[in-house]
Order: sequence, then C-alpha cells, then structure tokens
Amino acid sequence: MNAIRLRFLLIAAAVLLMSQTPVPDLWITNLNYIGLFAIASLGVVLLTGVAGLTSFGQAAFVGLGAYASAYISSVQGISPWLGLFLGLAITASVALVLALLTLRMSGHYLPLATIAWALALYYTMSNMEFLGKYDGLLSIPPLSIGSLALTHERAYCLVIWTVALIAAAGVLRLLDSRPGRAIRALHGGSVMAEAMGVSTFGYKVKVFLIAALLASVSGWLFAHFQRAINPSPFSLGKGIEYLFMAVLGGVGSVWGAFTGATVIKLLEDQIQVWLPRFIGTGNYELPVLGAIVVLLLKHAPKGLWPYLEPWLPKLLAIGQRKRDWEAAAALPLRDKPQQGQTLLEVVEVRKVFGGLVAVNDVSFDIKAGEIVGLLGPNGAGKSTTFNLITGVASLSNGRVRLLGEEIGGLPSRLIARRGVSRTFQHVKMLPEMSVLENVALGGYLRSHAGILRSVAGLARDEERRLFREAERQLERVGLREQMHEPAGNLALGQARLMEIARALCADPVLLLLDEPAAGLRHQEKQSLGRVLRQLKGEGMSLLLVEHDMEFVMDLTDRIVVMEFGTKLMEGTPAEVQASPQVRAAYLGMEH
Ligand SMILES: Nc1ncnc2c1ncn2[C@@H]1O[C@H](COP(=O)(O)OP(=O)(O)OP(=O)(O)O)[C@@H](O)[C@H]1O
Repeated sequence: MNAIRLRFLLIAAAVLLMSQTPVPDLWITNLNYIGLFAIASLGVVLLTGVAGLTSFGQAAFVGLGAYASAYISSVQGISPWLGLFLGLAITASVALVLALLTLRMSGHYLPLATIAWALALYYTMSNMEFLGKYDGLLSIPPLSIGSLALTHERAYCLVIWTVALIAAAGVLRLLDSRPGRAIRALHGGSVMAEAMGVSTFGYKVKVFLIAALLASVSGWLFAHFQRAINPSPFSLGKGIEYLFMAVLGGVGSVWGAFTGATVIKLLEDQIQVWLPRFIGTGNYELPVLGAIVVLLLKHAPKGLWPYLEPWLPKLLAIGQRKRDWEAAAALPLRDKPQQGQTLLEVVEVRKVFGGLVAVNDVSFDIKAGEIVGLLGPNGAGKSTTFNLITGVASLSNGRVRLLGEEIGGLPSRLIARRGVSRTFQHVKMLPEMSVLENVALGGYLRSHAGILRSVAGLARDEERRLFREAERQLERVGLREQMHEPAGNLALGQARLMEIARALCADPVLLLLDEPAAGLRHQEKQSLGRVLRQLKGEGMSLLLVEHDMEFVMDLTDRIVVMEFGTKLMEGTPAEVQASPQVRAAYLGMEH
C-alpha cells in the first residue's frame, strides 16, 4: 500500500476509534469542528496556497451553504439533502459572478476585493428578515440517512470525516494531474502558464469555484450539526481564520489544511480558557490568535506541515513517483513543415513604449530546419521582439506569420497551440514540483483531461503517456537522472536544459530560446551547446535570442543583429563576424 493510502487509512481508523470509544464528548465536538474547518480550508489551500490567489472570503461561502440548507429544511421543511444541492447551486452562481468580476485583478486588488465581497455577503445574510437577521435560524433538522437521524455527534463525526477525507483525496488527485499542474503554474504569474497553453483566467475561475464549493459543503454540514446558525461564523474574521489555518498548516499542502485546522481549533480553545484568567473579559481572542500565528510563522514560514512531515515514520513518507509509464503509448505528433519551407515571417514589427521605439520595423524570417540567432547588445530590443513573436507583448505595428497564418496579436496560449514553444531569459518553473512534472507541464496542449475526469481517476492512461513523453525529453537533454528531484534543486545550467525539455514536450514546430546561455558557467554552456547542436541535427527549427556572440557563432545558420531597436544587418555567422558595423555596435569598436 502506498504512503498516501496509508495516511488516509490511519486518519480514518483514528476517527472511527475516537467516535466509538468513551472519550469525552468535548473531544468529539472538537474533532467535528476540525473536520468542518479542514474541508473549508482545503479550498483555501487550493486557492491561495496552490494557485496564489489570496482570499479572505472563504467563510462567506461557508455561510451560503449553511443558510441555503438551513432555510429550506427548517422553514420550508424540505430535505437537507436537497439543501446541499441548493447550497451548492447558490454558492456556484455567486462565486461565478464574483470570480468574473474580481479574478482579473492582480496584486493587492484581489485580496481587497475578497474583503469587500466577504463583508457584502456577511451583511446581506445578517440583514435578511427571512434568514432571521443577526439571530439566525433555529430548529434546523439533523441530517438523516434513511430513517436514521444523525442526532448524536459521534455519528455525525463519521459523516464529517468521510466528507473531509473524500475532499482531501479529490484535491490530492486534482493536484497530481494535468489540470492540477496548470493550477500550480498559476502561482508563478501568468506568462509561463500561458506559454504552456494554459488559459490562466479559466483556471482561476475553476479553482475559485472549487474552493467555494468546498466551503459550501462545510457550511451545509455545519448547519445540520449545530442545528442553529447565525451570521457570526461566516464573518470576515472567520474568513481570516480560514486563511490562518491554510497558511499556518502549510499553505499549498492538503495535509497542511488538516494540520492548520487542528492547531487553530485547539489554540482557540486554549485561548478561551486561559485568556480571561490574565486579562479578564473582552473580545481579545482573535488578536491573541493572530499574534501566536505570526510568531509561529516567523519560525516556520512555510507552515507547520513541512516541519512535521519529516518526522513521520518511513512507512508514511511519500517517496518518488512510481515509474509506471514504460509501456504507455507515445503521444501523437503534430505534422511538421518540410525542411526549407518558410516557417516564421516577422514583417516590419514595431513596439512603442510611451516615447521609446523599442522595436523599429524589424523584419526577418525563419525556414524550417534553420537555426537563426537574434543578436544585439543590451537594450537592443531582442527580448521585446521575442515577446512580440510569442504574444507576450502586443504589436504596435507589423505582422507575424507562422506557416502563412497570422499569429501576430494572438494571446500566447494560442500561439503555443500552433506549435511555438519557448524558454525564458529568467528560468520560470515550479521549484517544489519534480523536474519530471515540470516537463510534463510542457505537454499540456497534447493532453485533454479536465478536472472532473482527473479527480474521478479516469485520466491515468493519458498521464502515463504524458510522463513517458516527459522522460523522453529529459533524456534528450541529458537530465533523465534528475527527473525525480524537485526542480528548485537544479543548478542554473540544468534548469535551462529542463526548460528546453519542457518546451520540447509540446512537440513544437518552432523553438524559441531567450538568452539560454546567460549566467551559465563554461561547462554549462558546453552542455547547452551540445544539446542545441543535437536539436539542429534532428532538424529542429530554432530562434536563439542571445547576447553572447561567441556562443551562437558555430550554432546558427543565420544571424539577425539588432541595435537600438532596429535591424542592423542579417547574414551568416561569418558575415556577421566580419562586419565592422556589427563589431562597432557590439564590441564598441570603431567603424
Ligand atoms: N515594458 C517596457 N516598458 C518600457 N520600456 C521597455 C519595456 N520593455 C523593454 N523596454 C525598453 O525597450 C528597450 C529594449 O529592451 P529589450 O529588453 O527588448 O532589449 P534586449 O535587447 O532584450 O536587452 P537585454 O539583452 O538587456 O535583455 C530598452 O530600452 C528597454 O528599456
């Protein structure tokens, strides 16, 4: 049995044991709250920890799930099970509207927007006459399974923890899948994810909905467990607590949600017991809790789980991914252009930043199978030209065509879909994910599994095919030995090779490398040169943006030299090397 299954089994066994043995009722009550909090903070883990979207509004969605079911079951007499679906439907609708309104915001604006709508939802719930205003709703019926009403908290404990463990298993499966890797890629900003073909906005909306639905389920369980609700557990303060749970537990980790929920619940209880003895009555719990959380995070900035995990017995330690893809079928390849066919046409492209013309009507083309270098001193406009071709920057003027089709002005994910893959001047990767998984992200557009298929475990065959391809590409660049290592452990030269493997995993027709030799040591440059020569031998078409003239000389078929945003000359490496103009521009020599 693998370590993850064993962990689940142990938690389930512990909950079962506690609920069936005569431990004090208070323990069971706490266990129930920990389970409920963990379900909601799993959503925060996904949204904030994994996707990097800070939300203070999780409690408001817990409230929507709780009030929807409480209202129709206590006031309308309808089954709480229908209440669950009503709650999910209302939550999904509200979350979708909020997501569309706020998720395009970035920086501080998004967390501020979540505060705004958390307050708005809280005061709406608190002011609705039919929801009992600040007094809330009473006499909420218990959940029942057949004729068995779950009135006892020990029975309820089993339901809460079954839901919590199913939710955790679902989130774990999601994270270890094609859409999961796309969600994880959101954390590093949108440029890399979009270059892999991921619709970053689409995934932000999906993650936001999943987080809200998890909160809604927690609220539904909460309402029928407490049998009475009022707005206070759904306030902004509670939203901050859910964020505390995820961050303190180990934001980004499913196990962190459980750790955080346990620590915060137990801390809250202890604060409630001890605080009045020191400072009398008063509502000081949240400030004291906040201070403790800050102190804990000062010593454990990644949360508690990463510190606890290494202490687990070996049996529960999660090892490297099982290599089960050897026999998987190869992924289909895209049709490639004939050698010599015009692949990329850059026609009088121009980019203006305010008063600065960064790229001034530059034209060149690339034939299939050719390696073209784009050279120039610092600030010449190479990266901007690169960004215009890859869709990261918008064209002020001009055209870019790939195999005769216009791609200028398309978003980068659509350019990637047509077969243009790229690397980055400053390596962009997911450092905590393995090298293999990082490379598999490059195959995003060659695979199709969505969230539901992945969570249901129906995408395993495709995953195996993807990992087979990722391993093949790592072998191609000489990094197979490192495939199970966290990508963050790689030296710069290896990280650049990993980016090339990731780009190759997309089966491109054109590979664009942005200053691949920058910052590399001599030996690393030699390894990179070897890989690029090998790709050249295989007929790969390449555009190499470089600063280092020596590096590109024996690699390229043709070189385009830029200076001050304009094309200075174009020619073979020998012609470029011999050009006094280029030497003057490049080496600062006299004409
Ligand atoms: N987003 C931006 N806003 C304003 N100016 C910019 C922006 N991006 C680039 N520039 C300017 O455009 C010019 C060309 O920059 P670019 O980064 O394309 O040059 P480069 O040849 O790639 O240089 P390097 O080798 O240093 O990366 C520079 O003067 C730069 O300051």
